[in-house]
Amino acid sequence: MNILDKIVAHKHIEIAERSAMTPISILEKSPYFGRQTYSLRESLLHPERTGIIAEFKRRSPSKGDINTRADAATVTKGYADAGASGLSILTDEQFFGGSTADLIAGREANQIPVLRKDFMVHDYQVFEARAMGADVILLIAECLEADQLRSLAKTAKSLGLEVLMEIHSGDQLAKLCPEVDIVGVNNRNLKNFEVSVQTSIDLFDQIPAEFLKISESGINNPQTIQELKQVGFQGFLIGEYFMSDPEPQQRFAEFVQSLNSLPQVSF
Ligand SMILES: O=P(O)(O)OC[C@@H](O)[C@@H](O)c1c[nH]c2ccccc12
Repeated sequence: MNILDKIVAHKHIEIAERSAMTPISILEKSPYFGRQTYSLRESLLHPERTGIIAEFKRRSPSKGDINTRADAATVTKGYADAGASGLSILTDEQFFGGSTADLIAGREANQIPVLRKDFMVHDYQVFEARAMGADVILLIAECLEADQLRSLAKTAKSLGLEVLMEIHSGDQLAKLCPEVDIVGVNNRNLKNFEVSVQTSIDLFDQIPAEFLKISESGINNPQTIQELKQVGFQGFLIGEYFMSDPEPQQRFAEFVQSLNSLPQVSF
């Protein structure tokens, strides 16, 4: 079994436990459930923000411990203050050291869109995302059949959430559906952890024009953002480069400063 299969197998066990403990009828009573969500699409297009979705990630299967001590509220607020367009917060506990508590802390501290970063395979998790205060969910094409992906996307839309669909190869674009708001190209192969930004560059032209496009993973310098902007990407998801600093928000602020000092790219 590759790591992605292991994660998904564990998700099914987790969902059974969690839904037995907290049924959807209870999730719907969360104070966040009825809140007005923020649009990541709009925030990414906002001219005064950076287009960066800054991630809060404590650990990963590919890198092991990255930053286990960081405080989710402090870091995400620092990201938002320095110009992040959105926040990505890992909620998977087993493989990424994340938690519902981290997402709620990020929600409480900020007024920008929050992506629940997890492996979604069941409607229950979409309700959970809404109840935690998330604005966007991630659907990884590699983990889902086309009809399953569409059904999860429909649930998300019915709850006022946006949908980021993640692909790693051109054939996965066959799973696109109108309920998707943003397409993310993951530069990391989730089965063997190989990372290449070239993956984004190669796939850009195959993604239909109506979807906002972002590039995810392995980005560690502002020049790469410039390069990806030139290709046409409008968002950039970055985790490890920031989180590997004891003060991720500090490293993010410095990154934004050097990004702003580069010549502006016009479309
Ligand atoms: O830490 P990086 O290389 O900057 O990557 C961030 C993000 O793209 C990555 O964490 C990610 C992309 N898709 C995922 C799916 C599940 C878990 C994590 C991810």
